[in-house]
Amino acid sequence: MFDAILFVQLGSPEDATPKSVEKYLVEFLGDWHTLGNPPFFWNWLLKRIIAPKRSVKSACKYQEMVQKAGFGEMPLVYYTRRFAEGIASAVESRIAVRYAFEFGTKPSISDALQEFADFGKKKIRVVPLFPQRSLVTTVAVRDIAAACFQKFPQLSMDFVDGFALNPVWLEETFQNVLRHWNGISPIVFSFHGTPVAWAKKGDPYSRDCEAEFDWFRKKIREVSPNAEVLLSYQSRFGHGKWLGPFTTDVVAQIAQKQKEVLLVCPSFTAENLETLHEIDVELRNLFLAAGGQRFTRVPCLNDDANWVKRFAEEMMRENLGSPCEK
Ligand SMILES: C=CC1=C(C)c2cc3[nH]c(cc4nc(cc5[nH]c(cc1n2)c(C)c5CCC(=O)O)C(CCC(=O)O)=C4C)c(C)c3C=C
Ligand SMILES: [Fe+2]
Repeated sequence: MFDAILFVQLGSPEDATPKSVEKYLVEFLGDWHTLGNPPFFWNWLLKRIIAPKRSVKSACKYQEMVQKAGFGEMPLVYYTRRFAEGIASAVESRIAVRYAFEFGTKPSISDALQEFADFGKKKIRVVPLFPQRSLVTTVAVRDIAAACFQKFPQLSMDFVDGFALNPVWLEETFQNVLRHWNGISPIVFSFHGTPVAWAKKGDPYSRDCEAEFDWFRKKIREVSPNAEVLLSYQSRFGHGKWLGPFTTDVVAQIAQKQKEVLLVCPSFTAENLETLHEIDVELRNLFLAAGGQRFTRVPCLNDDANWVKRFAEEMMRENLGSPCEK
């Protein structure tokens, strides 16, 4: 039986300055899981050109987001901490609960493992806070964590490989959609994109997204048989071919014939730059400029009390089965 749980989230820059954003981008985009198979001169390009240039633009977005969110810290960090604290108070007291980030912000995975080792813990359940499996989500966490575990031979890892089709995740997300729906149609389920080449090589990400989407569409049609329910992919990076249709194209087309749209972003358990800026600011502006009138986004589950309570119960199950397979 495991005696500790470690939740792992992607991470944010330490603060919203261009210097911190640049450091974060170099770490994140320099990790081979993020781009899969980058050109051999990628590291040079990243450090000299891409990160310095992108960090200036991204830092402005981070600043805007932090100011609007009003927590005085990165939303992803704020909500990940509150989520883990909620889980800690819901599970048996013998289970130590910590959170960690892959890139940028502390605590790192090694920081958390050091604490577990100091407490005399032995078996650590590692839970990436990414519902859908992929190279950049669950595989990255497993590989980075495995490297950290090597420094602590007394600790072993019990890995939770995604939870896209876990009933608690699906039902709580659906309840959250119902709370914000108000009969709005179309509903767009906008998943984070990945390169098409990954899917061709067997990466399960698009399969997980599609299976999850099918579940949501069925549930929505049970409530409203004529509701238009669409799948799209957001946050494309660079010039290669990425999963589509793109959220920007889908939403621009909707604006030409309909007045309203409801967005759901099921790749994210917590608010972050991709939801609070790319969707809430940039996509909303695109929709309104293209003729749309009412743009609504369902918030991430974040530290929602029911979600935390039910996910805590779920995480305590010794054998979780295959949370991404039907
Ligand atoms: C380079 C390619 C990228 C892939 C592939 C990718 C996949 C991916 N990302 C998330 C979740 C998040 N990504 C976030 C930020 C972010 N992502 C990329 C690039 C790729 N993501 C970049 C360059 C950035 C940095 C911000 C920017 O400059 O645009 C975040 C936000 C972090 C925050 O601080 O708020 C999250 C969360 C998923 C789930 C995913 C694949 C499925
Ligand atoms: Fe991303």
